[in-house]
This record gives sequence, C-alpha cells and structure tokens, in this order.
Amino acid sequence: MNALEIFSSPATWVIAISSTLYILYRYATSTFNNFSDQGIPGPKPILFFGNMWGLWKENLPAYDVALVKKYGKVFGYFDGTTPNLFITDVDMIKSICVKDFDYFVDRRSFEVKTKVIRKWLSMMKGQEWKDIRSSVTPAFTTGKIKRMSVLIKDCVANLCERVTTFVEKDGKIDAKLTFSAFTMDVIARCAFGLKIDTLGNKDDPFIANAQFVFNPPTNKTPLILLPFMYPKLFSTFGYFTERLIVTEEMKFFFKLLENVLKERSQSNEKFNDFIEAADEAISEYTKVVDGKSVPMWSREIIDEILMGQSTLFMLAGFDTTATTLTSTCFQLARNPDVQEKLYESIVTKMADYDEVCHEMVQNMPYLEMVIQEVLRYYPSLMRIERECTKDYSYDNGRIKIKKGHIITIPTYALHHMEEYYPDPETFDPERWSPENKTKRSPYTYMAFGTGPRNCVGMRFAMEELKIAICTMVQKYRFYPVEETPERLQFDDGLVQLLQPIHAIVGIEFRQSNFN
Ligand code: HEM
Repeated sequence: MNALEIFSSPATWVIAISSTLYILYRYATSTFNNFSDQGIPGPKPILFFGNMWGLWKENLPAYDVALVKKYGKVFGYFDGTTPNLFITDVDMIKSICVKDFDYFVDRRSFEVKTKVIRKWLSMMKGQEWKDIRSSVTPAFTTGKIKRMSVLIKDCVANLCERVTTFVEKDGKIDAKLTFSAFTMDVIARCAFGLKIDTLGNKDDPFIANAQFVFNPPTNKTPLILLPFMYPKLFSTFGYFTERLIVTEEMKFFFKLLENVLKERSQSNEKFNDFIEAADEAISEYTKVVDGKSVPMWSREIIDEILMGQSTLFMLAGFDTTATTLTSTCFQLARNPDVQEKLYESIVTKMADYDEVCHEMVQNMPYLEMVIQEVLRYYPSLMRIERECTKDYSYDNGRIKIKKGHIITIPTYALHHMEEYYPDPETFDPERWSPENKTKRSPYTYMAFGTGPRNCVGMRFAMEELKIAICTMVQKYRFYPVEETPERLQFDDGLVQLLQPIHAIVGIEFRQSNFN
C-alpha cells in the first residue's frame, strides 16, 4: 500500500477522527476530577462548558444564592475546563484575600497589549499591579477627595435641577436613568476634565459613546462565556480579542484624554479633579537607583498610566455608583421609617452648616449605616475573584488550589446568608450599629472587596454617595408608586454588575426650610 492509498483509505480517516475526538475529550475533561478527588461538592460539569452552559441568560443573584444553598460554603465549579472554587467561608475568605494574599495577588484577566488598557489597574498582575496601585492610591487621600468634592457638589446641583423638573411634571423618576446621568456627569468632570452638563442627553458624544461601552452587543449571547471558559485561547487570538474591548467608542475616550493632557501640559491652571490628583501621585512615585530616589516612570509612561486610570475610573465608577444610588432611593421609598430617621439626622447636622459639603458628611453614623445596608442588600458588584498564582494548600492540605485556578466570592449570596445576616431579606440599617457590627466577622461584607486588592475608589465612591444622598433626602421624599416593584428587579446575563430594571420611584418636595 502506498502513501496515497493509506491517506485515502476510510480506515485511516476513522482512526484520525476518533483519535482527535478522544484527545479533545481528554483535554476538555482533564480537570473535572479536581474537586471530587478532594471531597469538595459542586455541580456536575459538562463537556467544553464545565458549569457555564446557559449562564448568559441566568439571573446571577438568584443563581448564586441557589448554588450556595445547595452546595454550602465551599464548592467546586468549572469555567470551561478551569476549576473555580466558590467560597463563603469567612476564615477562608480572610486567608485568600488577606493572610495569604501573596498567592492570590491577581484577578483573572487576559493578556492585553493595547496601549492604555494594558495599564488598567483592575487587569494588571504581579509586581506591575503593586507598583501602579501604590502610585495611584495617594490620589484618594482625604485632602484630594475634599478638593474633588467641590466638583461632586456641582454635579449634585445639576441632578437636583433635573429631578425638580420630574417632581413638577409627574412626581416620579426612573431612578437608574436619573442616577446614571448624574454619575456620568461626575466622571466627565473628575476623570476627563469636562463639563458636560447634558445629564442624560443621548446625542451628546460623551453619553452616546459611553452607552455603547457599557452595553456591548456581546453581553447577552453565549460569546460572553468564551473569555471565561478559555482565557488562554482568548489571549492567543489577541488581536480579535482586543477588538472586542478596544472599540471605536472606547478610542473616543482615549482621544479625549490625550487632548486634555496635551492642553494641561501647557497650562498652570488648577483643576482639583482626579486627573490632576492622579498625575501628582503617579509622577511622585519613585524607585531607588544607585542609592538615589528617581521617578519610577518616564513622562510618556505616566501619561499612559494616567489615561488608563481615568478610563478605568469611568468603567469602575459609573454603574457601581449609579446602581447604589438607585437601590438607596428604592429602599428609602419602601422603608419610610428609615427615610424619616435619615432625614432627621440630616436636619440635625444641617444646623451647623449652610449646605451639604465634605465636612458635613464626615461624621454621620446613620447615613453610613443606611449606605452599608443598601450595599449589603444590593452589592453592585456581585462577585469578587482572585487567581491563584502559585500552588496553595489550605487547612493543612485539606484543600489544594493549583496555580491558574480561580477563587470566586459570590458577594450577593454571601450578603444574603441567614447565618451571617439573620432574616437577610429584611432591610435593616440597625445591623450596622457599632454593637451589632462587632458581632459579625468583617469578612461577611464584601461590597468593596477586601485586602490589598480591594476597591481603590471606595473613599471617592462614599463621598459621592454621601453628598448625593444627603442633598436629595433633605430636599425630596421618595415613596412607592404603582410602577414601583415590591422588590427591586435585575436584568439577566453574565455581567457581574447588578443591573436594576423598572426602578420607578415616586418623589415629592419636602416641606422644609431647605427647598
Ligand atoms: C458604590 C461604588 C463602588 C463599588 C460598590 C465598588 C466595588 C468594587 C469592588 C467589589 C471591587 C473588587 C474588589 C476586590 O476584588 O476585592 C472594586 C475594584 C475596583 N474599583 Fe470599585 N467600586 C465602586 C466605585 C468605584 C469608583 C468610583 C472607582 C474609581 C475611582 C472605583 C475603582 C475601582 C478599581 C480601579 C478597582 C480595581 C482595584 C485593583 O484591582 O487594584 N470603584 N470596586
């Protein structure tokens, strides 16, 4: 038999195809014993998809609650072939996020080569992440936040102008739309140095491009699963992958920032915004060379890091804050006692101030309790993730986690566990009184994450939330109308951010001196 005859023989083809299928099968199931071998429970994975089949049309909060109820505090899950350990055990959360952080410095991310995006703090890994995180953190000191609070106050004034028109028109607001316009206004002012003032005008290029960035067409299709299931494959096809993230709309924001930085390099004006604070902080970050402190990066790299953090500020700070404000006004409408108590605490505090400002919102325990309970009930980021960077063993080898495996803390499910928060479906800010708070482990609360990789923008977010909530509650009263749902509803899909829908709330003026 010559080579041609062998090649064209049906037997050869049968052997070749079955061998390929067998190798594929072995590859696609090679990790599936990882948890069962360790006696860790979990849903049964299927070929290629692991446990992710259908996830793009699930309602993630309900999905995670059901998984935790069924499999307990530590269970195994598969993102394609990648083992993903879900944990709601507080000791284990502490070990992974804090005590043994060195094994879990990174989040799952794909190798990105595109300029600016490769400097996004949330995506970076290892030492590069440590350097950039340390350099950016001083942009959020109290002094810098106080300066930025003046811009936030301006945006809150715009928000109130708009809300007043709704009160006068039909006495209700679409909370998500209204607060999204507000948080976008804050981001434009603080992270892009722009005064857009359009508050939701869909034709404004800033708003139009941002809408596309936040609602990419792949969100609700099985395509969204690919980077989670096969990150290595995804990185290998770098160009195609990056085209999904680096869209023309995203480039619009890079161009905008490039122009802002160019203009600022030729001006001595003070802007008191995030770009300025981050520029100072990143430029002052040093390394030691030959015993001398020298700047860590060249001007060109500083500009790239800066543009990276400003665009990330938009991605990380827009929907998270808008959703928290939406959830707050929904909970206040549904819990009038809480709303009145909050209002009284604001009125008492206002006796010493002419207007809501940075100093005023600093020491307001009940306001903090309300925000913490809102974020417990509705954590805007539903899951926290870490990637294991070197083989790790927990509890004297009872649980082994290999390099490349993922850990997920399902925050929404954690915050709704009866064991940690008795009667979890009741909205009760008293859970956060100093006495009650000390009865719980701090690792039962992950609204801003925990450990060295927690939310770097937390203090800015809290300032924005406090100024907006105080100003709104002293001016207006929220109440349920016919369209207000009994419980807030969220859109389906694998986006890890809660997406409130039908969040319509009634609103009227307060009869007070502050109108
Ligand atoms: C209510 C508003 C916000 C919430 C609930 C929130 C929540 C979170 C959470 C849960 C994480 C993951 C933490 C972890 O893995 O342990 C995170 C990370 C992050 N957040 Fe926020 N965030 C908010 C607002 C902001 C704002 C306004 C900014 C920008 C100034 C921001 C910037 C970031 C960044 C850059 C990271 C990644 C940090 C890193 O990898 O080092 N966030 N946020």
